[in-house]
Amino acid sequence: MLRLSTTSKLIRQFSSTSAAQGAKVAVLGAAGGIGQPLSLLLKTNPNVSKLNLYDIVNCPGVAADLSHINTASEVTGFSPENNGLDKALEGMDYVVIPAGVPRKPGMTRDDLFDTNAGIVKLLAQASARVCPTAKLLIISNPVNSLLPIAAQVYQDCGVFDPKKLIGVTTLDLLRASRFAYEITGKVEFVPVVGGHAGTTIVPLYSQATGLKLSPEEMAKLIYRTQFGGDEVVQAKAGKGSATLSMAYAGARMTDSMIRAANGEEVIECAYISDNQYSSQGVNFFASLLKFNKDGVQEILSLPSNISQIEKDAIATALPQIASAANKGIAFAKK
Ligand SMILES: NC(=O)C1=CN([C@@H]2O[C@H](COP(=O)(O)OP(=O)(O)OC[C@H]3O[C@@H](n4cnc5c(N)ncnc54)[C@H](O)[C@@H]3O)[C@@H](O)[C@H]2O)C=CC1
Ligand SMILES: O=C([O-])CC(=O)C(=O)O
Repeated sequence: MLRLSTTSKLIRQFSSTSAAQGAKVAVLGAAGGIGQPLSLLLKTNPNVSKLNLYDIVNCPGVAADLSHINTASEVTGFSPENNGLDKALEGMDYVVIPAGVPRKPGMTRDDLFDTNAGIVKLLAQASARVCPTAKLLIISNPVNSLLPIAAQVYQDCGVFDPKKLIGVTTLDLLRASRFAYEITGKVEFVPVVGGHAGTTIVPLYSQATGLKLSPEEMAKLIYRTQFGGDEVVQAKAGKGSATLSMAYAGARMTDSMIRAANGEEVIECAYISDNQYSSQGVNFFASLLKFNKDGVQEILSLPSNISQIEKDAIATALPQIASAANKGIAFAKK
């Protein structure tokens, strides 16, 4: 039998999640390896009031399962039948997209383009039509190309607001912060800029205090961060890529944007439409960003003390980002 103190604690916990004024979040691809744990984490977020889950398979089951968790948010599952996608998007404040196929060993993220570009284009078209002012968070790969696809779709629909569309690169930041912690024992925020694929990922370890490494050790650490995704793909040996750490990263980024909308000062890194390098033909870039109720409030300048190795890594990343983004835009215009 539950003791009274435990019972009242549980009641307090439930009633403190007064989700009535909270954020309404749709997850598209919610039955997948990322979608399920991401939806679970969002279900436990007291700032979320409504969770609409959409997938082409198995979604009603995932939603029914999560709906028994006694937090205040309402969970509903949607399938493609009966216009389910539009219904899932109606009235949403945030649309998080982990829909699409993951990598197998030997593949690059760009190898996913042919399948995932069409999926994300379709989902972005629906979001632009049904909830054009919602913030859109793209997790599906290749992020470097798929966020530009969404941006082009929104432009074509006349509803593009660069403050509201982001490619989720939070997992790079988590990896960089964790790898630094493994060396220094200090929990720190290590920013990661550039893009989200191999050498477009530029961790700024110069910003971690107490990390004293030789140039060779630093090069190894940067390489590990850039290819951290491959580490997981190889360990999963054909059964997909990062799902649990990505769910955590996606839930953190969504929560950060919700908290910023609720008035907190929040800084995160994300891949957005950004013209700071447009003279070099680059119109998308992941930077340190300040968020507010409208989404991205400000793109923060690179820290003045970044190292030469980091400057060189950014220079290497820029043409690769331009090429990936242009590929996405060309696809979206077709
Ligand atoms: N941004 C990042 O840092 C990361 C991105 N990813 C990417 O996330 C994506 C998803 O990965 P997983 O969840 O592991 O894959 P998964 O295959 O386990 O799940 C994908 C889900 O998307 C659904 N789906 C497919 N087409 C759909 C459509 N038209 N509408 C709605 N749902 C649809 C599938 O039914 C499936 O449930 C991959 O592209 C992967 O590369 C993965 C890890 C990190
Ligand atoms: O590596 C992959 O394909 C999945 C991913 O984006 C990551 O884990 O960073």
